[in-house]
Amino acid sequence: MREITIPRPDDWHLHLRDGAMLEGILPETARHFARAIIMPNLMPPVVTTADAAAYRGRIVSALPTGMDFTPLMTLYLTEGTDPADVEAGRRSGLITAVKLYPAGATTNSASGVRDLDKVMPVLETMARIGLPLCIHGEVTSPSVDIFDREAVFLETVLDPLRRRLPELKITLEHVTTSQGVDYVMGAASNLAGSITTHHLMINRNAILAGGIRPHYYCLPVAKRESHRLALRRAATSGDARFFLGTDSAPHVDPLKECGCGCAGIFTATNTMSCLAHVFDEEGALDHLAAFASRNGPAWYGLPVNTETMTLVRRDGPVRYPAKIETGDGPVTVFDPMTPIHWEVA
Ligand SMILES: NC(=O)N[C@@H](CC(=O)O)C(=O)O
Ligand SMILES: [Zn+2]
Ligand SMILES: [Zn+2]
Repeated sequence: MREITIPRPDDWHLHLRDGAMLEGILPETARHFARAIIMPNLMPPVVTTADAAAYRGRIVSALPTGMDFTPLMTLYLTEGTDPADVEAGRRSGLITAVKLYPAGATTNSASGVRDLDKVMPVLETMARIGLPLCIHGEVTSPSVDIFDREAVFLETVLDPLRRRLPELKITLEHVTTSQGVDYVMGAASNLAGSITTHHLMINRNAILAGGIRPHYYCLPVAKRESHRLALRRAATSGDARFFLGTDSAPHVDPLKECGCGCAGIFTATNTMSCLAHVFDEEGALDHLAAFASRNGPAWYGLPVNTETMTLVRRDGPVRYPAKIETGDGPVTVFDPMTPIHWEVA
């Protein structure tokens, strides 16, 4: 196939940051995506409905005229989160989900949750009103190997939580392991998984073989090849429980290219081209719409976008900027390490 048209896609896990970075990178997402779930891990985090309303205002102001994009706001769950504020935020239509970061698991997660008991009243409220919980699913214990942190989280945190509160709708974010795929597939209800673009394209060799490459470092860290293949099968299967969350997470180059570099891969610019490439390779272009445009809205109870996007397979490789220049500095765009022929028309 040389051309495919899908409903305009959405991104169900996106980092837009703030200030000059927000201004610099927002067009990269808004150009292609109608909506995105905006992650709340700013410094300081987006904790209250008032914080989310203010942040939404800054995103909308940063949107260039003529671009059509709807930010879907989330709250950063802390041990001090007020259930009444969460409920009010949901009822007002402002809040689409609440985000759980185990304290210390990833970028700007220090205000996250240490003791799930402390947030049970919030989670019970969310279950009652049908508000989804998005989870960064990794344990943080230094004794657990970084490549095992997702699998251990499933057993020691997620499964007990789901048994305790089966009515709570949970999105397991950026699934990176075959265990994560199997766990989502094995759940009868109230569980879905988002998958990033980069975890469908790279395994851990990209980070470590033949030299250390910080622009492939993110959390959860890419795993071995068998896991990438499991993620590909899940994403391209059409299974309604899996959908796109790019986790596009910009950091300026000096913060990536240093002795202790930040986690995060910036894929907003070329995500749709890369996905068409992956689905084409898997002979599953007919399931691209399910993954990028239909399954996410169905899970979050929103309509599928009525506009469309057409992707075309060019004869020669498509070119992208290697970096996006922002007021904060340059951000390196994900390099898929293979020629990509698919382009958004
Ligand atoms: N994915 C990442 O590696 N980084 C994200 C945080 C996150 O989603 O865990 C970031 O905010 O930079
Ligand atoms: Zn995360
Ligand atoms: Zn993220």
